[in-house]
Amino acid sequence: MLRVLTAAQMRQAEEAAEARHGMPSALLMENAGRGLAEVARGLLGPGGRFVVVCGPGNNGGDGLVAARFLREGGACVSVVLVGDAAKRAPEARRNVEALKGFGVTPRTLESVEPARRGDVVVDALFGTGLSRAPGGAFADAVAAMRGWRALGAKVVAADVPSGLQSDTGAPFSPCVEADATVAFGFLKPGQVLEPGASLCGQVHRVDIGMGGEAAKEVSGPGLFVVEEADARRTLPVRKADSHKGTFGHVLVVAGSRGKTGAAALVAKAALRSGAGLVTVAARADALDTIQAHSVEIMGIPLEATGPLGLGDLDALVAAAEGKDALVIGPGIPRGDETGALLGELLARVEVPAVLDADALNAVATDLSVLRRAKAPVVMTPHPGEMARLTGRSTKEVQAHRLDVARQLSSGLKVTLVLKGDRTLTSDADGRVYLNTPGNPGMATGGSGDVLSGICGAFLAQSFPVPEAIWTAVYAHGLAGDLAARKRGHLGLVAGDIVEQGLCEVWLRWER
Ligand SMILES: NC(=O)C1=CN([C@@H]2O[C@H](COP(=O)(O)OP(=O)(O)OC[C@H]3O[C@@H](n4cnc5c(N)ncnc54)[C@H](O)[C@@H]3O)[C@@H](O)[C@H]2O)[C@@H](O)CC1
Ligand SMILES: [K+]
Repeated sequence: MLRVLTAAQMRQAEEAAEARHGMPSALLMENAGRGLAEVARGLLGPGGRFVVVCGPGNNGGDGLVAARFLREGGACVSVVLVGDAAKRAPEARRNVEALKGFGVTPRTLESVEPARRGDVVVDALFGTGLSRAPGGAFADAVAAMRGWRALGAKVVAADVPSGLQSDTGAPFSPCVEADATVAFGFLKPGQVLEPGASLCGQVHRVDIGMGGEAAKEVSGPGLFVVEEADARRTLPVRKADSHKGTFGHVLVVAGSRGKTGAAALVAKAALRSGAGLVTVAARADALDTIQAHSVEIMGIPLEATGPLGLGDLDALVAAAEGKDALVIGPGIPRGDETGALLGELLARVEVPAVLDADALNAVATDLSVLRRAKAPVVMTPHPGEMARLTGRSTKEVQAHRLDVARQLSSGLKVTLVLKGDRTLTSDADGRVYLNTPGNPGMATGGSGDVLSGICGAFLAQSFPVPEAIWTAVYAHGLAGDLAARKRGHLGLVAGDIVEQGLCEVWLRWER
């Protein structure tokens, strides 16, 4: 699990590094600059040179240290200093002097020859301390770096591309676009949240001597990037004396006439994710078709007709008896009473539940019904459903994914999965787990149903929340990536994620 720290948390970690390990900031800067120089060296083309653009703060200081190491290695290095010398941070000022000792005299932007193909530009203008859009000479420097990249030079950013807000991933205008970004000590939200992640290019994290313990000293809600090893660890080894009862029984409330495939995908994904038994409860006129998709699916007919409403409550409570997890929503017939029905159901049965698709739309009008839930609730909205849940526009949701996910999950005390590129899983305490696998081929009908089926299977197998859910999200993304290798992004359909992708994931992870 990779820890992601905000600018304020980085400052706390820096203080902890000094207090606990006796690591002064000058030494951290030295390590940062050295790591930066190493990545920059890897990008240099034949006959190329380095142009290091340094701003007034400590980010500029890192650039100056990098320039010194590059010069010491014998490279041709030009250093550009931007901003008023009187406002330069003390450590940066000290490094200007140190650099002169290595025979490099800083220049102005105007006097430096443009970088081009083969050259490497080190962007050390602003890092986590950027507080507003770069203007004046700073905007000119950003524009120059963008221009040099257009001429073929590679750009490596110190900590964050200058102009990018490191806490959110939103860029100011203008903003540097980098081929690579060197993250000092810990990742920053702006390096992992879009559009910042794309502006960073390839992110290299380098240790700068803060110590892994430093992150434990920081306050505020955590953000983590899930790695494959983390997800794999959630799956326990299956004991030889297991039987189908060991792995739980999932009740899927999904599907209706014309939407039988949604229910079948949920059920099949749950079956292919280790659930011992899977039963679908659906209107009688849809159930046969749902079960016809797979012989392993059991069925309970909901005898009434029309949208799901309070009249279905007793039947659903009875259906939930003896079950270990519920998955509710994909393709259900939704009406005015569906939200109230779900509220009553969750208040009556002590079974963890995944709410997806139309179950989310049903509760969106009155989210308070979720507060009565007796067992953990998981919600898996896509950005459009999240917009309905929060009363914001989809565009707003996408611009503030981290904040909206965190606010809703901690407000309702649920685990919330905000789907999309880099799906976020936010737990009831506002800790957020970011997922990296997945591909645009997965933007296909039924892909979300597959995810809710995996979540249901993991809950039924008693994997703890939120691990069960961020692991399900990881497995779903990886299954999509593996299936896309066989089908291509255009050819991929939701059934491939289940039938091809998931099985390959489990084979990779089985111990
Ligand atoms: N926190 C840490 O533990 C470490 C931080 N280091 C570096 O320090 C950076 C943070 O340093 P700073 O806090 O000095 O911040 P920056 O170097 O990012 O920039 C802050 C300076 O720029 C000014 N400024 C901000 N926005 C501006 C704008 N739009 N136009 C003009 N001036 C503007 C500020 O007034 C301040 O003087 C990190 O990104 C990293 O590169 C590293 O040296 C290693 C250790
Ligand atoms: K930078």
